[in-house]
Amino acid sequence: MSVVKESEGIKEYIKKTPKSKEFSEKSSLIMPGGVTANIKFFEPYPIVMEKGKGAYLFDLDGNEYVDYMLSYGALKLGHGHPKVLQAVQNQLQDEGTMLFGTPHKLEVEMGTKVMELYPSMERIRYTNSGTEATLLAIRLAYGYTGKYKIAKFEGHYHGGYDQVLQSVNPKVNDAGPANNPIGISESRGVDPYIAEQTIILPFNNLEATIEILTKWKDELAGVILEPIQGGFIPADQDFMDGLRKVTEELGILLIFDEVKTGFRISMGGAQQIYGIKPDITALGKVVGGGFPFGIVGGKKEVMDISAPSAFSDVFDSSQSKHSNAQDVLFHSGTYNGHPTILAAGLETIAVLETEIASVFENTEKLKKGIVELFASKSIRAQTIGIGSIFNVVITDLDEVKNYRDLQQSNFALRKEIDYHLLVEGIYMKPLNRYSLSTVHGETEINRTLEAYETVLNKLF
Ligand SMILES: N[C@H](C=O)CCC(=O)O
Repeated sequence: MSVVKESEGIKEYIKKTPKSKEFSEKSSLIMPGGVTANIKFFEPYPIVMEKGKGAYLFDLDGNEYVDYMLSYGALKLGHGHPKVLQAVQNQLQDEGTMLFGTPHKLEVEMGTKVMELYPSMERIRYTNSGTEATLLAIRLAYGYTGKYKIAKFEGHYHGGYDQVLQSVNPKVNDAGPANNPIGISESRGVDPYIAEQTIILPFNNLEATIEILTKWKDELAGVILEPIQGGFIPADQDFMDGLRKVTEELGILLIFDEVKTGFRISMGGAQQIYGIKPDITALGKVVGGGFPFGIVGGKKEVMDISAPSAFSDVFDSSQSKHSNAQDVLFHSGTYNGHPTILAAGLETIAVLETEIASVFENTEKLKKGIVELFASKSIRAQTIGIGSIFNVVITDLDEVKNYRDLQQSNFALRKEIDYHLLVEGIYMKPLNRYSLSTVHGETEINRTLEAYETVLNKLF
């Protein structure tokens, strides 16, 4: 397999995006690195977008791109879907406010819908992001079990806080044996004490996972995982069944982080596909209809420990004689259950209920086309994923099952292809996963495959 030595792709990218370059120089004087979320950065500077419409993004230089990032998968109806725009407008006009600061009807409407699609969620709470959702899920596990360690899998991402910002993308040489990985913090400023409370597990390795969970069972409150790693590497069914069984046996809560997979790989997420009921689920991205949103749901007895009606809480100055703040699990937020966001989310779900199948069909066409184009150049590549997310993995392995397998793939070639694709008008942050929307149709798929063909012909 040939590896491209010098990046022609980056050179062409720079030629095509002079205004983004100029903008990034200025924005670096305002925001560290020129970005307000590290994930938005890539070398030598990210493309600065100015408009979005349907499946397309338009940058400062007037270049048009078919967008496969879709804001890290959040926009499952594409950019500016008219029905979502209308729902947002209607909510603001009809209800006359952006925020009630009280319970309101859309909270229950959304909850009813989500609980119907995710039967494991017997009670739910709203948050303002997927990160906040996993944070609450972990606190619930601590509060319910009275244990204060959490286990996560190597290579899985659950948000940017200390407990889970561990071994997301570690250097394999530093990360210990594959069947007993050690925790590596992924940021400066992570409190080493908190990092030590996180136990790292090997994905899709049931035997080793059971051994580690058994060792820590008395201290572990929960196991959190992306049932589909990074949104694209699926757990084996046996692994998932075994994990559910052992967590039940050991009194450890099973937490599904379905922020990426919820409403993307099926309406009912990975849990629907695997037929597994986790104890707690975190949702985000798609269900916010493009706005910041998260949902945590789970077993009634677990969720109900946050009910202020049962106990007292930090905001209750009367502090009942019979209980104190520690008896209730604190969860609050001024913007939780934001009506405009709920309106956008509900409309998104309604559209997906009729259109999700076509997104899956189109995703399959694109995946197949990409693999065929690689094969025509005798390059071994796979398009790994379920539903409307996948990743292009250039590898000699027959199967990619976890983080360590993924690290053996040819990232250098994939990256070079991605820069050339950007030049050809396909928007994909280099090395990231593909997400499709209801508005990615035949035109966009054909255009993408033509771009791939052009790039592969150029490189090989
Ligand atoms: N919220 C994350 C970054 O800030 C998104 C991670 C991902 O979707 O890959």
